Amino acid sequence: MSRKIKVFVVEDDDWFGRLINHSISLNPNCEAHRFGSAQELYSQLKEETPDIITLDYRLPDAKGAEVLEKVKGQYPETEVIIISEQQDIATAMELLHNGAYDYIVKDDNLKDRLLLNLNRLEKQLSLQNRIKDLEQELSTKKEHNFVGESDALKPIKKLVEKAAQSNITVTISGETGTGKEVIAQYIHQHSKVADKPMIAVNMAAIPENLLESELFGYEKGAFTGADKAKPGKFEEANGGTLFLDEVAELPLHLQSKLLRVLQERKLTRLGSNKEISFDCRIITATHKDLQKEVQEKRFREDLFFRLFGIQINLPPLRDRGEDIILLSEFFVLKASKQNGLPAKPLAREAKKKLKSYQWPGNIRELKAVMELALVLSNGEEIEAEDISLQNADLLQTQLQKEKSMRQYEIEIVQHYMKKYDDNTKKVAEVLSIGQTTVYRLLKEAEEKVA
Ligand SMILES: Nc1ncnc2c1ncn2[C@@H]1O[C@H](COP(=O)(O)OP(=O)(O)OP(=O)(O)O)[C@@H](O)[C@H]1O
Repeated sequence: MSRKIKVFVVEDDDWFGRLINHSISLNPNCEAHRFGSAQELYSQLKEETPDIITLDYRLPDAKGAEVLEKVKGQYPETEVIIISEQQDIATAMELLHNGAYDYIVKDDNLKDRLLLNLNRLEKQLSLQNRIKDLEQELSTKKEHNFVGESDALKPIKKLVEKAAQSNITVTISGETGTGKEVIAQYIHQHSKVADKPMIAVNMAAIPENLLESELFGYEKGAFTGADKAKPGKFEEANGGTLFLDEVAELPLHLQSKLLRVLQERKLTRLGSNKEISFDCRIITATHKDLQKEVQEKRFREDLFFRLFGIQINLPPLRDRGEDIILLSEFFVLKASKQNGLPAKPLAREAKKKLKSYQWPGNIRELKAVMELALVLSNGEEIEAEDISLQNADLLQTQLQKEKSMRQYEIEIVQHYMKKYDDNTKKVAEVLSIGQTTVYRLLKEAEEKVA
């Protein structure tokens, strides 16, 4: 937590006031301000809201219970610790019931008990603040979902800004799942043509015999089944950005056609002689080493130079230091919103575990792991054991495809059914959903299998 925790000490007895102030000063992240009466407290509360108030139960001008009620009514986020001269279980219970954080008696344990409370509250406040910061971050990043502050990313960010400001061709390389498409989207969204479309085509995902017609379009009757004309991806991206993903997979005969089209800025649809001009920025990506592909004659050298432009080489996640944590928190927060689960911070051991793993599937793998971790975690924080890096089967399916929200819901319910021995009532309670929803999701899961 970057700013200090503000504690208002309301105590009319000078000796106890100094003792409490001193106890608070033992926690370097806290700062104490003394007030001798309820009135003094109220007038300061108009100026600023503290994180914590330690409140003497018997003040000269008010009873602790009244002050507590007033403070909690107006500043519900401020925690109030009652400090009383004597142990009175019934009063303590009532005060705790009315929102007091703790009830401490002025005895030999006062200092230790107070410090314990402060340490606990410090942790709680820092978690709350972290979640608020992340929420803020998420809302500002909604537009492009680009997360990363590491040193390894600094030169990349400069190149990305340059790319966004110009219209030059960009080639993005990096291991699978390092965020090549995310970078392409970022460049497009920050370019002058952001209001025009960005069309993505994955060369590895389209069967070779369909690739040419997908890219360049066709006229009616160009081949069997072409019962109406269709523009290709180049035309669809006109005015905007065309993202050619896995460009190294483009077969050699299409590489020469692509080169011609890029040189002339004109294309002809299959089954037509008419030239169509187009104007779009080209961004390509590959997880392969294009230079090596050229040396081994699998990629045309002239096309390689044509596409050269700005080269962005994304580092693997394992070389991105603190980004692993930033991204983890980002994915947890995102998944919590999507699944209606509470957002949770990462425990220290969980961070250690995340940072010591090699992440062969990079950010895509991290995203899947963190979504699962959120679902599996039961405590206030995501613990190391919630992060399953060994669960290859489950992870593998997560990596293969981005799942639908429905699928996640089903898996969450299935997980808890196993955990609570098929007790639907308990599962419904834990997930704060109706029992009928549990039954419906289980039925859907059965239908999927059948
Ligand atoms: N910087 C980032 N901030 C937030 N999310 C990211 C970031 N980079 C990648 N991701 C997420 O990680 C996943 C993989 O990213 P993306 O598809 O861009 O990777 P890729 O390098 O294009 O993968 P492939 O080589 O398999 O095509 C996506 O879910 C994406 O949203």
